[in-house]
Amino acid sequence: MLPLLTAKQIRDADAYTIAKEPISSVDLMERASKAFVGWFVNHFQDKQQSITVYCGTGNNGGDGLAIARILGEHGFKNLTVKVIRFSDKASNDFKTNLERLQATDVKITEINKGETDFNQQADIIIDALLGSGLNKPLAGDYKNLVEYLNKLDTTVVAVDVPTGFYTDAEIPKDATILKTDITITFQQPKINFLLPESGPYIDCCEVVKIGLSEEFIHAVDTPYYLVEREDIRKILKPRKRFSNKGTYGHALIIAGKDETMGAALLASSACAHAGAGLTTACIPQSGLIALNSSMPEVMALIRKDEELPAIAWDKFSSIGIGPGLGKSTDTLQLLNDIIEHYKKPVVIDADAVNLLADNKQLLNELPTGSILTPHMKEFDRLFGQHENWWQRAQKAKAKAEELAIYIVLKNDYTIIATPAGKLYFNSTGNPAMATGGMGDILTGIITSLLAQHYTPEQACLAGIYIHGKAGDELALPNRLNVVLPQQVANQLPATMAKLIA
Ligand SMILES: NC(=O)C1=CN([C@@H]2O[C@H](COP(=O)(O)OP(=O)(O)OC[C@H]3O[C@@H](n4cnc5c(N)ncnc54)[C@H](O)[C@@H]3O)[C@@H](O)[C@H]2O)[C@H](O)CC1
Ligand SMILES: [K+]
Repeated sequence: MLPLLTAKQIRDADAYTIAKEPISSVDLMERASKAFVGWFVNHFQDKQQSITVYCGTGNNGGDGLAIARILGEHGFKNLTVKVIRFSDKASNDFKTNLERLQATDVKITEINKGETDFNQQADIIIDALLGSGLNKPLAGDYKNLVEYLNKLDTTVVAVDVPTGFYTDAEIPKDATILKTDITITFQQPKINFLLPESGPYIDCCEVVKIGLSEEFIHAVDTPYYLVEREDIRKILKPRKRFSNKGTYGHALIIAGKDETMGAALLASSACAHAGAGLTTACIPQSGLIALNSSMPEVMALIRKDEELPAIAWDKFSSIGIGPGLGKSTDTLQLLNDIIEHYKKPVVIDADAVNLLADNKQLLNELPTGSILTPHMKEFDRLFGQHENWWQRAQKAKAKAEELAIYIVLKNDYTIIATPAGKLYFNSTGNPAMATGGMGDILTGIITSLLAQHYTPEQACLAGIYIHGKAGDELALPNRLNVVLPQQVANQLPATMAKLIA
């Protein structure tokens, strides 16, 4: 797990690295700037392109000055640095780097307080105006300049953080923030980069390591973590010799109605493909032929009209309920029955989440460790309207702790909120997976992993990672625009095998 740090914690990591390595702060700035340039020159190979580097007078600006000097050393000759003198203060490392740059032939100009004639001409803008030191919304001169730059059609590459962007707090609705094509950020992604609010300001984000102390980073007290491949590799267990279907549990998927049987088929298929020893689908009579013909591996338990089937609860090592289920009174009865009879964690998705939203008292009665998998709208129906994802993440954290459940808030970087107050961000998945039915696959996978005796936390972490990874393996190498849910289900055994290997 990569602990994700706030701007203040990154400053502390900086100070710790400087003291412990030891390295001077200007040398750390040099290392960061070289890391930036290392990525930049690989991506922008035409050295004739004109580049303007906008430098504030803090350490982000100091980076900008060092970057300009190093780009010059790499043979970029068409370089201009604009020093933005909107503040009277300047950091020591900024001053040192200004002296170093003045000793080169890179052209340096200044923009002073109150100036409005910015006259931007270059092919590429490097934004080193403000970085993680932002402590209030942009106003006055800064706001004017950023609004001006936002109107241009020029490629913008930000150093560390786009100017005006909040790394780890609620972003004010009307904030002025620089829109960047690429943000090359130092050491690790900033927390808000993983939330949809970053979408309009960061088209693409690249992380370059600058050698901050790993020891410090891993000892930091933070609720935010990025899930990495290695974490999942450690969770997944290979299938053993002499094992049989009983070893891998029996999952029950309660899903589908006449018009939405597909959801039940997809969830059941994913459950079987993710390795449950046995999968039973609790479906309406109308879906039986479809189930038998498309998924002969899956057994059926029929829900007849309003009549509920007698379920031998003990037989099942896990239950997933919700995909395509509808919200009729008999499905509410089913949910009530589960809560009454089944004491192990349950996976609750889609319409079953909506049933909980309509019957909130049931939230307090869910088996400990149960897993809710809402998308944004379902989440807001459950826990109230939220203005932004920062608020949603904080609410998920509070509710997961209060209710002793896992909340899987689905998104680009799906967030897993745990009863222990952690917020894990998943790092796999891609926009080709944004199609109906993809959530049903996820429910099937998590239910399957629970059936195989993974803990709810392991089932969430691994299930979400595998789901996204399978989609990545299908979409990314082939540059596919769309990946369909059934393809993801079919890919699961290969994805899991690669992770276990
Ligand atoms: N540890 C690292 O990751 C390293 C980071 N480096 C770079 O340093 C910046 C952060 O530098 P800092 O001097 O702390 O802040 P900024 O340059 O972002 O801002 C300067 C200064 O501006 C003032 N300010 C804040 N908000 C506003 C505002 N809205 N309007 C006007 N003025 C504002 C405030 O006083 C700030 O202190 C980081 O992003 C990296 O680029 C190192 O170079 C390498 C190690
Ligand atoms: K910046």
